[in-house]
Amino acid sequence: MSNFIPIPKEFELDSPIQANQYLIDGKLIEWKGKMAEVNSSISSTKEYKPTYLGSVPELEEEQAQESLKAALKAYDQGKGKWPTMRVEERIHCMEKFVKAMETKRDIVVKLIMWEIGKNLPDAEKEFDRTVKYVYDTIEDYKQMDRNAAKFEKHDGVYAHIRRGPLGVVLCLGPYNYPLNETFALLIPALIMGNTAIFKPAKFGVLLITPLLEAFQESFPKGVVNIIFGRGRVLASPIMKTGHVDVLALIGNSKSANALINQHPKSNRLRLILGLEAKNPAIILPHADLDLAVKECISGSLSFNGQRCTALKIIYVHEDIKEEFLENFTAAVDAQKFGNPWDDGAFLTPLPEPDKPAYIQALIDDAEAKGAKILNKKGGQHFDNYIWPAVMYPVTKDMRVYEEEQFGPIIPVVYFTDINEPLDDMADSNYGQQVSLFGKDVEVLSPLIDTLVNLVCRVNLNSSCQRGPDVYPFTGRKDSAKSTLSVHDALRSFSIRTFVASKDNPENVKILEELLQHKQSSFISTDYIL
Ligand SMILES: O=C[C@H](O)COP(=O)(O)O
Repeated sequence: MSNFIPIPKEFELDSPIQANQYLIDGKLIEWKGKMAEVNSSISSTKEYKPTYLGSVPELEEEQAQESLKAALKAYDQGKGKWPTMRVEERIHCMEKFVKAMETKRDIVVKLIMWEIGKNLPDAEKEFDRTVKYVYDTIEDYKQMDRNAAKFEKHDGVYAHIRRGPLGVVLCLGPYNYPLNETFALLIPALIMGNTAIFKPAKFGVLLITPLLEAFQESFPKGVVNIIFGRGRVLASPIMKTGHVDVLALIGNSKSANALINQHPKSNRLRLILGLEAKNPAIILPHADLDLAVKECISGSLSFNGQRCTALKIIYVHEDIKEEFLENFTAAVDAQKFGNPWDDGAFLTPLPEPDKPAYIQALIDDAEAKGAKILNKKGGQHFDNYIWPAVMYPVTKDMRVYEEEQFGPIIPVVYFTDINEPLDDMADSNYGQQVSLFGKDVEVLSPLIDTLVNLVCRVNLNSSCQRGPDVYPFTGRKDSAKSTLSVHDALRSFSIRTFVASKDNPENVKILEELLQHKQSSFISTDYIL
């Protein structure tokens, strides 16, 4: 069974991209060693065959150590040019970078589609959202500067608060948002005066290569270093040196923990982590079911469920389960499968070659333990597509109840007492978000009071999502460490330090003069800066 449609001309790639450069210490270096092939799970021919997109360097430990050396030199224990650079000069670098980045929209969007199978509207959204993220970061940073003007004293002591960098950041992003989530780490890290080593994810790696020059031309040497290759070969030796100050990673906790444990002084590490989640939807008897179906479709199946914020389990009240399931399964089967550029394609090929087999294993396990696939097309395979399967009734002994599936399988559980989903959430290792569907405020109000203590965002009659990026993005338990949003990330990647001075006329005069000076970090007496 195949739905092959020839690739439209405008989405064809001219020829495989041989991206043999990497960026260390301000130099774009030609790699003469082994290259890693980048393949797309999308076939260019009727007979299914992954498409060869190009190659990137498969660097070795030596290059990893050089990248660290460059980042350490540029930071120079806080004495370097970048961490001591004046605020407006750093803004200038970031503006230069984002302007250069904008010129690469076409190729980056095309590569997002080819490399990870994200559909055209979402690939464009990822690029545009990232550009906006950079501009908003610059704006927030300027706002910090504007806020830093007046001063007050507490109990006879003046304090000039500063917000400064933490050191060297190792930045590792995920495949599902290879541009946006990586930049949501890298950009705030850089603007706050840190230096960074960035290694792109295994899928969504080629799309970083058109941006290398923009990084090289916009930032002083060594401030940002971009290396390609396997995590075990590159990230591990960097961590083992003990010279990384911040691990910024969006991905899974297994990789995060392995890296943290390799750091000889891991208690000194600042962790900025976005990890797994198993966000539930809870559908109450008085919910608007049409709305619940619509939001559960986008919540569980946008980008085929490969989002940390995806709805990964649905709890539906017994009284409405039949009506909900009938409408929901019909809506799942009505979605359109296709290649990312096909008009209206909502479900697209999965980038990980082994993902369909994993989803099938979850289906087999649930079926063996008594659940059924409710939708007619559920679980159908063709090439690297697998039609989303709605599994019901799912119980605690099934793998799909517990595991973060990160793909197109939707477990549904029914409940009679609201404490059933609440207890499950309390027992879960995760605590990112929940979608709550209902209309009766008398019921919703106490429930929300509990839910906000179990997760970090309650989405009322709406699917779960990270954005808009002005809102805090975080989680409890194993779901996250630290908070990201434009505003929060600037704080997560920095530390408040301050100059204190006892109240006497001479000190006040010096402090006032200091406020007039242009500084490398903000000076403010606003102690919550
Ligand atoms: O994979 C996790 C992402 O942060 C989800 O972001 P999103 O809700 O904007 O799709």
